[in-house]
Amino acid sequence: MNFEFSESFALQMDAQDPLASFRSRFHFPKVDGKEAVYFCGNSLGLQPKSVKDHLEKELNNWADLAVDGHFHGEDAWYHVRKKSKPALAEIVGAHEHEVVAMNNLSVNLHLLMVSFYRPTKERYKIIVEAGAFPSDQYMLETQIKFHGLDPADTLVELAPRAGEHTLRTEDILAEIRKQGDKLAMVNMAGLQYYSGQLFDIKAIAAAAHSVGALAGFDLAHAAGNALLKLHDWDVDFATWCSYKYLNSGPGNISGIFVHERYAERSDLPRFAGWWGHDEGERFRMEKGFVPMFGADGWQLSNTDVLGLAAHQASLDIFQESGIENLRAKSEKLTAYLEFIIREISGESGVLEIITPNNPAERGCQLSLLIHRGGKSVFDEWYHQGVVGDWRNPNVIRLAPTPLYNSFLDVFRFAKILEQSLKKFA
Ligand SMILES: Cc1ncc(COP(=O)(O)O)c(C=O)c1O
Ligand SMILES: Nc1ccccc1C(=O)C[C@H](N)C(=O)O
Repeated sequence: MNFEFSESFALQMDAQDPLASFRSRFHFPKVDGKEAVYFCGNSLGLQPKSVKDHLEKELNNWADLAVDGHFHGEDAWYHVRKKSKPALAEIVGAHEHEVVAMNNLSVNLHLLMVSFYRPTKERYKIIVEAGAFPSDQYMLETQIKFHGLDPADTLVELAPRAGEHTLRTEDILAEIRKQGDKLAMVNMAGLQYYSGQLFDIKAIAAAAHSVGALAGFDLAHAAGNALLKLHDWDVDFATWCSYKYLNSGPGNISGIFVHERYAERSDLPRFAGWWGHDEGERFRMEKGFVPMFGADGWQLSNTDVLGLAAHQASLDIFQESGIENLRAKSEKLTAYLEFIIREISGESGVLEIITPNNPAERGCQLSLLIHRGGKSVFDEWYHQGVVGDWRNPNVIRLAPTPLYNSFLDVFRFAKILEQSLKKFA
């Protein structure tokens, strides 16, 4: 694609964008009184204006029906989990019975590890990318200790080759083959939060299976961002959060995927609760846990109805816009941001894009390694209205999000970048 660094070009791209009207469905924050260039959907997605109505409806149900709301009418809270399934299944590429919204991400990682990490004396190693998000590192460390094992001996952390910033698929697959019979599971990000690298989930799952290991993924940065085909790729399990690209609000509900081959595996160990127990039998008040079919059998607690209501507002928008259309726009929008950065920062040496330039190996996020100026570069941009984020030790992440960002946003950022480079170059 031939891009141009001009306002008229950006406006023309927006005019041709079939998804452009979705922008008006979101609330945009202000920074120092200026409308922000919001490139932080990878941390917290913007609020859909429709969230208020969805919440109000449930607040009214609560006010008018109180406890009867659990079983009243079509929207009975007892069955509320079913509503989000069609959209979630589309977003992660799964059957509806393979997904369910529940808990939060780190909690779900632990629960899924209980079922799927079953180390033996011979087969106990876990492959993870080096520098995984801290919560994932703590999860792995404590799961390993829970089994009486030593993290130093159990975790195999894959780092990029010297002088490189991202992992090569061939190196990941080679390590899987090398660990072979010792490997219990690959448990890594689908899309790495720091580098923005999208891993080849299909190839990694296939390689893990070929040595008799399982493959689980943290899709916090992939869900609603990359095109996923979890069922077809034969992934064993996955979990994600909904407050980033899925725009469901701070700290809101997570989701899980469990491949259908485990749908009836009542023999798998799990930490159970009544919401995972057979729905028709739940109120018998009897002993003996019988898991529901599929991912539902991993639920513990009754569903957070208000959280799901906010989640649903955004899931409805995803169904309307279509994840494939979003991805098509996303590739162009991120490529435009990349073009702009290269065009303007050029040889200045202030920053370096470390996210792969191949669209198949990234989502919408670009991670910029800051070589000069450190965090003051980020602060400067912020005061000019750019909301990205700074991640220690020295990366600025920018995520133009196809649902609500425009090519004009990228152009506005370009002008700010141009000015700031005069200071830092
Ligand atoms: C990759 C990754 N893992 C885990 C988390 C933590 O999620 P939660 O606080 O929902 O458990 C986040 C973000 O917050 C994340 O980006
Ligand atoms: N939930 C949060 C609460 C406070 C501050 C950040 C977060 C994030 O989600 C960070 C995100 N996981 C990240 O990739 O940096």
